[in-house]
Amino acid sequence: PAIRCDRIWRKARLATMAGGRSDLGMVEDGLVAARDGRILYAGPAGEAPDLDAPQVEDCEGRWITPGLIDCHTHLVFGGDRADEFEKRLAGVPYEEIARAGGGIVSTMRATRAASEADLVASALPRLDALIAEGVTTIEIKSGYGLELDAELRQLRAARALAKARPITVTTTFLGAHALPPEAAGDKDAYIGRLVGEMLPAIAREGLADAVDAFCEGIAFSPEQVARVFTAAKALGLPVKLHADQLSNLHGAALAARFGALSADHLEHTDAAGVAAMAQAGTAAVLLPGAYYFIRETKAPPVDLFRAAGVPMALATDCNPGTSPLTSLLMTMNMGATLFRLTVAECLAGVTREAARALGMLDRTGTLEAGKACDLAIWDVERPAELVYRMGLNPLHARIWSGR
Ligand SMILES: O=C(O)CC[C@@H]1NC(=O)NC1=O
Ligand SMILES: [Fe+3]
Repeated sequence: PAIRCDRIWRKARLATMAGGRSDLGMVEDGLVAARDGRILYAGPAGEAPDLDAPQVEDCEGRWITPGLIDCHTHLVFGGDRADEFEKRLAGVPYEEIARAGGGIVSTMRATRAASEADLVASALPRLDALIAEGVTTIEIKSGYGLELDAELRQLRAARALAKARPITVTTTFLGAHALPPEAAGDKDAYIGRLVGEMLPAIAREGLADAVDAFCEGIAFSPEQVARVFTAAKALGLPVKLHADQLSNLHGAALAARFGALSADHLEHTDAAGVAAMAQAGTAAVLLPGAYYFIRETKAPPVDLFRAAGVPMALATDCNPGTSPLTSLLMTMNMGATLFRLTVAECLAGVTREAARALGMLDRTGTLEAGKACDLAIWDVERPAELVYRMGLNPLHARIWSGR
């Protein structure tokens, strides 16, 4: 007897992303079947079980990839930093602006002044731009509140976005993003309040799925990050780290030491940091939008990550200061053009490896039975077109949880 399912997509070419690191797991005459929001079958039509569905879509030869995953964003924030952008065009360096109380702190002021509803409303156009390109899972960080109430509001707004749109949202507490003015330069005291008051309150409300920190001269030291990570692990929360972005503070090795899901940015990571990540199974999240926008010149050591077998993900790092980017397709083009990633690495970077960087590979990131039926269906002749073009969005249809 035929197996009942809810929906079938046939006459499709699949990039399952379930093959090895360097191939797309391609299936020429493929079929995907969904039941109760999950993939029941994905593979060659000729090997599919006998299926019966009320809805059968003829994909007319279009490509189907896993729904795209943006695994590193600061999507929820108040205001914007266009004025700073102009200053930087006049030659003022990013770090100088940050030290002069601009940068993250100026977004902090706008975020503290915003209600949860304001934060949701201002994030929606950014979220809709990503959804329009087939994003089905997104990570959203806090880190512009820098005090408990505003950090709670940011994380509640992120959770609210998952109710406002058909998308999976995973949240990350990034209280260790910058020092708020009221801390009067005392970073250790701020970290003390963060681990003693903010993190426990946020964990109690279940508002954070992970904890992140910014390990950098203009932010927090490895010792201060270690205090945050120790508290996160004690609360059973996974960690990730903004590491080695502007200098080498050995953030990658610090992240690996705490078994972090990922270390992110990594422009200045050295061979020891790469080896530590490989040993710990910590994924690299590469953020070419920030590299491009702040005109960084030192690219992350992609050849070392590749040789060491460190998984590489790509993400927009959507944030108002260093990466006002809301296109994961453009991010893939920059991953190839600026960091010399291959097409297969770019596509894996926004699907399988992005899911891995979020600890969600068991649920999404590839077209495999049992995973969420999150699909992106594309009007392209070959998958390379998704990395090659800049600005043209060939999405034909987006399916989230089988719908
Ligand atoms: O400038 C901002 O608003 C965030 C910058 C962003 N945060 C971080 O830790 N590194 C970055 O590039
Ligand atoms: Fe970031």
